[in-house]
Amino acid sequence: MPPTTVNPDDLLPAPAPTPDTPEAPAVPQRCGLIAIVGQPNVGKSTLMNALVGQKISITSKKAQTTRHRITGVRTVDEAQFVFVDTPGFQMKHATALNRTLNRTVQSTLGDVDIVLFLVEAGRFSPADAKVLALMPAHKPVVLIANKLDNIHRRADLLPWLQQMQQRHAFAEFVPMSATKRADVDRLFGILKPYLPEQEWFYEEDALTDRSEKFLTSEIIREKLFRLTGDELPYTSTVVIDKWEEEEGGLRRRISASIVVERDAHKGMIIGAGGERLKRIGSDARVELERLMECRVFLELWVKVRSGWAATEEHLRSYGYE
Ligand SMILES: Nc1nc2c(ncn2[C@@H]2O[C@H](COP(=O)(O)OP(=O)(O)OP(=O)(O)O)[C@@H](O)[C@H]2O)c(=O)[nH]1
Repeated sequence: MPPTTVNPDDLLPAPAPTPDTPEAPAVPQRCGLIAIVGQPNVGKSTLMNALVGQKISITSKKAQTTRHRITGVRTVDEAQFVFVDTPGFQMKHATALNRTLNRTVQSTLGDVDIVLFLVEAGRFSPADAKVLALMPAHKPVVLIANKLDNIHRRADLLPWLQQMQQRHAFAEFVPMSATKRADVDRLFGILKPYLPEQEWFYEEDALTDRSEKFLTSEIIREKLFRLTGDELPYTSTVVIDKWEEEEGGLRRRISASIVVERDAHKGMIIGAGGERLKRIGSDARVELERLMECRVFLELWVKVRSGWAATEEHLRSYGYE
């Protein structure tokens, strides 16, 4: 056995840490804006809910001012993912609404750090191509091939992925199911390197800073489209006319108008004997009460504003800028 040597330094007590003692380098914070885009029904809302968690808690905006509507914030380890809203876009008719929305989409996408472009795995329709055409050239665009669970043989997806590679210089290809927790968790890891190193915009537990009023109109809109199916054109919108808090915030009295373009659409929403409108109102109320944790009195009106989608002036008055 070799003789044991004693290093005199080992006998000395460890030096007390001083402010100059180098420590393990702290992992820098990352934070960035992410947009989720795709044609209707590809799973954007499902993915969004899975990414930020089911319950949307309404917290007020903290430090950062941004011209985007923030739909949710999620912090995972050192990285904060800030999701922004991109208004839907109507491809069928070339009205002012479409042009305005497309411009809004493009200006939103020009500002974000990552764009998630959702399609259904194995599919690429002309409508998907129109959405893809709006993608900014110099931003990482991540292809999310959603609803992977509908593909029974993974090998079938390979030629499709190769085709998608030709269509755009995607930063990443992520076949996944927004409905699978493990896939969603994996997505955070894939996106993290694309977030710039900078301080977080929000407190760690902030989920969203969308205003309650905006959420209310979105919830009514969601019920409206759910209960009218495909019958109603996308150009219908919801405007909050009255918003009052009563009993020290324990009760909200809300009055909202659903604005449509034609009398026929109005009839469609109201339904026989007013049944459909009643259902839209009661479904929305139940969800609002759960979300805001208070009682809600909701009054809904249907108004016809013929041709409102045709002028950009009107759009501005409805908040599409
Ligand atoms: N099988 C399967 N279905 C999914 C998945 N993700 C979403 N869906 C379903 O697809 C349908 C559309 O999902 P949404 O999240 O509403 O789609 P969207 O893109 O937000 O739709 P719009 O609001 O119309 O733009 C719903 O029935 C979802 O349950 C998935 O990973 N697998």
